[in-house]
Amino acid sequence: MFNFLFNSSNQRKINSYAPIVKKINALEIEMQDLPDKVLRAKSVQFKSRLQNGENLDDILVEAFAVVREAGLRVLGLRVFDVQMMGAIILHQGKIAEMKTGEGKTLVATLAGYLNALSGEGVHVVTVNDYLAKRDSEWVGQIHKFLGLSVGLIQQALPKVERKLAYQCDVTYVTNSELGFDYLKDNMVLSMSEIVQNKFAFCIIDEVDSILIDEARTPLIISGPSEAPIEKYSRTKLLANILSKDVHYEVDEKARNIILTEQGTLFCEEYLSINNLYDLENPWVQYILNAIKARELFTKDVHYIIRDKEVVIVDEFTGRIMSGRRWSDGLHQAIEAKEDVVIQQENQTYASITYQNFFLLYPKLSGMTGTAKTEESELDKIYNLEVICVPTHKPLRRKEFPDLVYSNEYRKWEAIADECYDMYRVGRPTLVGTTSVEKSELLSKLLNQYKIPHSLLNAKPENVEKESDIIAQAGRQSSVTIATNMAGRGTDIILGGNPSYIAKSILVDLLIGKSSVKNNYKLQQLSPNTKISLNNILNALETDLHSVDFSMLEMEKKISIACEQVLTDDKLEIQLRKAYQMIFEEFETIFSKEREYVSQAGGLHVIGTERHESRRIDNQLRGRAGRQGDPGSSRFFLSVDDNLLRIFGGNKIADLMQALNVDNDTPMESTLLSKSLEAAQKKVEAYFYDTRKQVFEYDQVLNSQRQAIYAERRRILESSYPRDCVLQYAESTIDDIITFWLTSKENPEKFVNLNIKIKYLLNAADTFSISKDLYKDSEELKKWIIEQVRINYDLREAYLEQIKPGLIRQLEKYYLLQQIDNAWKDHLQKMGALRDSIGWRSYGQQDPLVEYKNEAFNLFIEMITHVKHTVVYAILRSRLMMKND
Ligand SMILES: Nc1ncnc2c1ncn2[C@@H]1O[C@H](COP(=O)(O)OP(=O)(O)OP(=O)(O)O)[C@@H](O)[C@H]1O
Repeated sequence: MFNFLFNSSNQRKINSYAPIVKKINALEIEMQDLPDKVLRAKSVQFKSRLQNGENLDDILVEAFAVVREAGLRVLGLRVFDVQMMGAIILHQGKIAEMKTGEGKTLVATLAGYLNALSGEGVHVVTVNDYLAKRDSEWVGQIHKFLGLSVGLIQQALPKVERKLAYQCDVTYVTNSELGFDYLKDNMVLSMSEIVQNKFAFCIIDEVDSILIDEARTPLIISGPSEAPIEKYSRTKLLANILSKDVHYEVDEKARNIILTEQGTLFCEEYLSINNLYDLENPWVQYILNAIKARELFTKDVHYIIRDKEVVIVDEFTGRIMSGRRWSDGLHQAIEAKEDVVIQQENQTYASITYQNFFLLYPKLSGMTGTAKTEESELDKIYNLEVICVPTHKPLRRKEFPDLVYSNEYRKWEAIADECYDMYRVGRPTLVGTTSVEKSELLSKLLNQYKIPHSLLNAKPENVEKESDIIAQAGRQSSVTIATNMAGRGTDIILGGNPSYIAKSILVDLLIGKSSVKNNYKLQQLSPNTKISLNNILNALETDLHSVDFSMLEMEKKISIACEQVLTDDKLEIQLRKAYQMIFEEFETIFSKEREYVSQAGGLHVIGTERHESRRIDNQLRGRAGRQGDPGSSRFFLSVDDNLLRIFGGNKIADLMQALNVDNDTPMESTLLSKSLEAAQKKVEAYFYDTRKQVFEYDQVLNSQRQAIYAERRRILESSYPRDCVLQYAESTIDDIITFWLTSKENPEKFVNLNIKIKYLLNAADTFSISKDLYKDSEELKKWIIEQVRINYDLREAYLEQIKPGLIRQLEKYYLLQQIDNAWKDHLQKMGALRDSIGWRSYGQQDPLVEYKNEAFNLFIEMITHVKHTVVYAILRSRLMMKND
């Protein structure tokens, strides 16, 4: 019933887009007749229409028709109607769920183009550098053709180029670069160092990976702190002698450790301390982390050791998270466990969760093949609606029911058997595993079966090579084992991907070190083609060496050569000839294979474990049956799988017993699949709660961060920071007088006020506040402020003599430095507060409310502290005094 309602409501929305698409289609012939120049000039016309009061919706139909025509001219791709719908959804600030291979990259160009016309800049966000580069070079050509500028941010891009890339109309960038640049921009000491412009519109590719999977770990910029490293080594030894279920319990569901009463006493005795929970000398966190590292974090599943360092592996996506560290000492605990150098604990200088970061965009949108299962989270946290777009061609994938084995051994054997069967009939197979360790296990097994196969490990430096493998994973009898399929970027075309291989050969020959003779990919081509190719390259030799192309420039030239955009560049024309020659020969080979493979049933996807989230399973499944291709998928499970063991309870084991399943026969039943799905839903709900909690706690910090960043920006932008210092001074004097007033009964305070103000003004010993002034606190305040101004004027005049403008620089520097230092300390306190909130018991009270209250107090304290320190630092600065 609900399903029906849900489907019909989605359908209604999709139907509502049909008339718009119809209008776009109606313009097609008109667009086709326009010369390139006129088509390009449309961008300028749209911009002026927008300036004259029309809005983006008014020009959507025409703009999309223009992009469709440009796409056809530049890339040879005609945007499908369903892609138009996807683009409308993006423009409306929603999420378009479009199945794998439906061409989401192209969809983004339409919404990107339209929104960029407003002149505010559009960010297209991808999960890795490789995809950002690929997309900017590939579909970015459409924008360029239409006269828009395209920027690309890559990890090592220097600041100057980075800034230029952000200033472009459309900027391709990864989520982490984008987030870190935001944090760094809020740590700079001058406006010229800021690289990002104001946020306007953002399109997130693989939006679920970024807004859900990655949202569990906040972005953190940190620097060294002085936390004691030896505590990690000591607690590691301690953890080794503690016994599970005696000294501590492991909550696998919550991935948490609970110390028992006996455990607490044991630890206190072992460490010779009185209170494990003492905030002044905290131990408990070190102990819990040491046990966690031992019990809940497994090498090659949750992390790998690379160059003697612990590197996180995202357990959802299998992606290696270089440079990211677990926070709160967990990373150090794992380093201690693995006997690698324990890196000094870092102090957080700046941090933000992805949730709060992306909410900074006034308009946010995203696309993915898998979002519907998480739609309520996307709606509640990000206010993003998910709309499923129908596929261009009907889906022909067969989804076979899961097979459940009584143990792991039988399961892997059955997987290898299935690979063998597919290999024999010539069907390509893709096997998804959940960890590097398991993919290696299967690889060994396939070696025993003598099945040739490719193994993809998730290392980021291999992304490009992996795309090579994935691009050919649809070839006859190919078997590919991959830890994760999200963010691989290249779709699996049955029989092989000729355009990908042709382009990659050009890259190898022109940028890589290979030659026509030794390039292994070229071995499949005829001698004649190789000779012709060699001739083309030889003829280009002088051109190639006469100009010193950077690698990026060369890559751009290759990208243009591999598409259809008109060019009069001699080098690009020749490269295009080479490309077409390679492409055509591969196309001939691949098209035969394609026919064979399609007849045999297409790509077969094997899942080796149900993931904790249905979404990740769907990502894998979705690789088969792209764009109406035949294909199938099957999951092989065992009762020992984590999901079944932890969340399936005894239900599944009982079911298997009841059905009298012996060791060798797998069980295949809908009842079982339902139990599994229920188990997955439980896990999804659990992780959602965790993310929600991270978000709720970060929201408290978020409003404080916003306030601090806004204040920082105000100072940075100010050409006259003196006003700000004087505001702080007034507020400080207010505080001093209020304090003095409340303690006025005490005669001693009379003297104190004089001393305090004398100290503040760095005045001579003879300084004295006249007695009359004490009678009226308002007058008193006015008088002191006046003294501050006079004092300040004198300093300013003195400094102006030494170096004009120096005072303004000093003011800015003092202000920013004090804010930054205070914010760093504040972050540390907030972290400790969060931890301690978790340990304390609040009876009926909501810990979050308690956290909010205490966080507020801490913030006020911090602000007051900043004002005071700035005022004292400036008024008492040696640099600013004549007498020193
Ligand atoms: N309108 C179109 N006409 C023909 N081919 C298209 C069209 N749009 C996209 N394609 C092709 O479809 C393939 C897949 O495109 P793309 O990688 O953008 O898909 P995707 O939806 O992002 O898939 P994934 O979920 O794997 O990321 C590409 O090879 C692209 O050339």
